[in-house]
Amino acid sequence: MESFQDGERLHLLVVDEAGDTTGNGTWQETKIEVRDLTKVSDKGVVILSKVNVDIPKGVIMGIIGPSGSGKSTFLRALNRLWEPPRASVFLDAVDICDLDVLGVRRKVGMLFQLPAIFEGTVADNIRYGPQLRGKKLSDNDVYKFLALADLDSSFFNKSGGELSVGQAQRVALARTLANEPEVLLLDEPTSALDPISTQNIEDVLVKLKTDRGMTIVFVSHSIKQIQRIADVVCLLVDGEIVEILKPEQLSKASHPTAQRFLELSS
Ligand SMILES: Nc1ncnc2c1ncn2[C@@H]1O[C@H](COP(=O)(O)OP(=O)(O)OP(=O)(O)O)[C@@H](O)[C@H]1O
Repeated sequence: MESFQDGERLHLLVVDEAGDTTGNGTWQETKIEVRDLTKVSDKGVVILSKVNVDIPKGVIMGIIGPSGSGKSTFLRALNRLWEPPRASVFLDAVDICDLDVLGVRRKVGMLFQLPAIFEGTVADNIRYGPQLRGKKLSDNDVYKFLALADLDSSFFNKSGGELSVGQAQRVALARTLANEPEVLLLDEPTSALDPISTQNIEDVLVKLKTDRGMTIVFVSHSIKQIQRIADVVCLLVDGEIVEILKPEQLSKASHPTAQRFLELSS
């Protein structure tokens, strides 16, 4: 277990003794570095306070913490949905503020709690992102992205209105994957879904990590979900990362608010 002081610089926190905990290569390579990320509201309320973390390439990182602790704000900083201060978020060692914003959002895709399906067919939705970049996906490409999100070919011509929320979430995932992101951010992606749809999404995420080495950061209120799929967990309390742990170490979290939160959530 690791505990941190304010502003302490963190490095590859959870590489185990063997240096390889994922079974999918080591965690030696950092995909996203967050350095002293701070946000203060117009009214002077601290929303994020000197958040420091390295997100290793090819892992699933779960973000957990009480309501209002800054989880969504943190996630949104990673693809500039909230514009972070300069030199606080680095993608492959480059300050994301120095990158083209649309390029950042393509490389760092994001999925929300409730999927918004655009008008038109599922295929239109999947073609949308590449089309913006002047790339026309063939039908076969569309089927490929459907399959990645565990959707069969019957979905190709469906409209948003014909989808359950769970199916719509997988279409939203397929649409994000069509942009060929390197990182996937998910803000409570299964909180509106039934257990089977939840498991479908979880299976897809694990497969994306295992088969494609994707880096995945997701916010969840479910400790059980974190334990099922995350390789590493960040615990946020009052805008600060108070613990970074392996999921199996969650019960050992030492911060008092973290302990209370975990007791009540389990
Ligand atoms: N643009 C903003 N201006 C002012 N306050 C904000 C802004 N965005 C978020 N906040 C506040 O910052 C705090 C953190 O919000 P955030 O949505 O990141 O928390 P969260 O941990 O994701 O919460 P939840 O689990 O309820 O979704 C909250 O108190 C919220 O009201």
